[in-house]
Amino acid sequence: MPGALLYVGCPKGNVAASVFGFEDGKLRKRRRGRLPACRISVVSSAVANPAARTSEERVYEVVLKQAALVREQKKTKKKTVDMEGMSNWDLLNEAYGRCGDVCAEYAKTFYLGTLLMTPERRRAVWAIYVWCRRTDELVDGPNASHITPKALDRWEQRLSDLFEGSPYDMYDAALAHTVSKYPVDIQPFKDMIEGMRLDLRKSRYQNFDELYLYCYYVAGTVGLMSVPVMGIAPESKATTETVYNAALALGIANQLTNILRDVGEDARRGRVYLPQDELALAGLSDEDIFRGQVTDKWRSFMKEQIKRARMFFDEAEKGVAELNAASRWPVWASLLLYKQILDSIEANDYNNFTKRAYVGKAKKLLTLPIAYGRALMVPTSKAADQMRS
Ligand SMILES: CC(C)=CCC/C(C)=C/CC/C(C)=C/CC/C(C)=C/[C@@H]1[C@@H](COP(=O)(O)OP(=O)(O)O)[C@]1(C)CC/C=C(\C)CC/C=C(\C)CCC=C(C)C
Repeated sequence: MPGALLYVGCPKGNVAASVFGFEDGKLRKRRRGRLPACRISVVSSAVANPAARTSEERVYEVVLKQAALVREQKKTKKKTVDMEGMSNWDLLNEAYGRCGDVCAEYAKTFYLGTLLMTPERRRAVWAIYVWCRRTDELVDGPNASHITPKALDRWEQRLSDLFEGSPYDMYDAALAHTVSKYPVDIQPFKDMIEGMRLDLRKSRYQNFDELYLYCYYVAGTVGLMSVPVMGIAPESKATTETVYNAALALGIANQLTNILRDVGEDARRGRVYLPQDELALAGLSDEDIFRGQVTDKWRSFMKEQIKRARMFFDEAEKGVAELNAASRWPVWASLLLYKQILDSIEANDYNNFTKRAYVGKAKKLLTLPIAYGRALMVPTSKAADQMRS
C-alpha cells in the first residue's frame, strides 16, 4: 500500500522525506534521510511504479514555487498596484471592513486572534478568509445543490480577473488589493476551486494518496495562501520551504481532523472520505460506516487515523515559531484548538457516527493563554543557531 510522503524542508536546500504510511496494518513514520531538492522525484511512495508521480510530489512542486516567490519578493520589493476604482482609500477600507465583519461573524476565536496582527496583515488575512469561505459555501452552503462545474469555472474566471486588478465586488476588491501587496500566488486559490470540483464528482477515496490531494486542495492551500501575508520572522534561519511545508501540514492536519470528526455526518450525505484500502485492511467497509456501530475494529482503525493526523500537527508545530511574532498567536490558537478535536473523538470512545466531537468553552478559554505563551517562543531555527554558537 502506498505510504504518504511529507517532504520537510531542511537548511541548505535539502529536504528530508517523512513517510506516513501503513505497514502491517500499523501507521509508521519513516525518515528517509536528507536528499538534494533536485532528487525529490526519486523519493516516491509509488515505489511499485516509479514513473507515477504521487500527490505529495505534485503538491511539493507548488510548495517550492510559493517559497521561491516569497524569496524573489525579498530581493525585489513589489510595487503596490493601485486598482482602477480602488485608489479611493475610503472604499478600500470599507471593503476590508466588510471582510472583517464576515470573519467576526463566522470565526469568532480566529477573528480575535487576528486582532493581535498588524492592521495591514490582519485585514489581508480577513480578505483571504472571506474568499475561502465563499468558495467553500459554493459546494457546502445553502445553494450547494444548484452548483455545477460551470459555476465553478465562472468563479475561477472571476478569481483571475481580481488577480488582474478587476474585482467584481467589495470582497473581491479587498483580496485584489491584498494580492497586489503581498507575494500571494494564484495557484493555491485555483487549487482550492479544483478541490470543490473534486467534491462535486467524487465521494470515495481509494487510498491516502488520493485523500492527501483532496486535503491539499481544500485546506493545505489555505496554509500556502496565508504564509506570505503572515510573514516569516526576520530573525528566522529556517528556509522558506520549511515554513511552507509546516503551513501545508497544518492545513492537511486540520482537514484530516475535520474528516474524522464528521464521519457520521458525511455518511448521511453518502460520502466516505476515509481511505478505502485502509478500511479494507482493517476489515471494514462502507456498510460498517453507514451502520454506525462502534466496534473494536472501528476503534483500532480510528486510533491509526488519529495518529496520522497528529503526525501532521507535529510537522506543523515545527514551523509556527518561524512565523512573524505577531502572527504566531492565532496560528497556535487554531492549531491547539483543532488538535483537541482529536482528543474529544477519543473521549467519545471513537463514536464519530452520532456524537460530534467538540472543544468546550472552558477548554477553549484555557487554550488561548497557552497559545499566547507558545507564540512568545523565538524561532526554533534561531534557538538552534544560538545553541551552536
Ligand atoms: C491564522 C490562520 C489560522 C489563518 C487562516 C485563515 C483562513 C484564510 C482560513 C480559511 C478557512 C476556510 C473558510 C477554508 C475553506 C475550506 C475549508 C472549509 C477548510 C476547513 C477549515 C475548517 O473550516 P470549517 O469552518 O468548516 O470548520 P468547522 O467545521 O467550523 O470546525 C479547514 C479544516 C481548513 C482550515 C485550514 C487552515 C486554517 C490552514 C491553517 C494554516 C495556516 C494558517 C498556516 C500556518 C503556518 C505555519 C508555518 C504552521
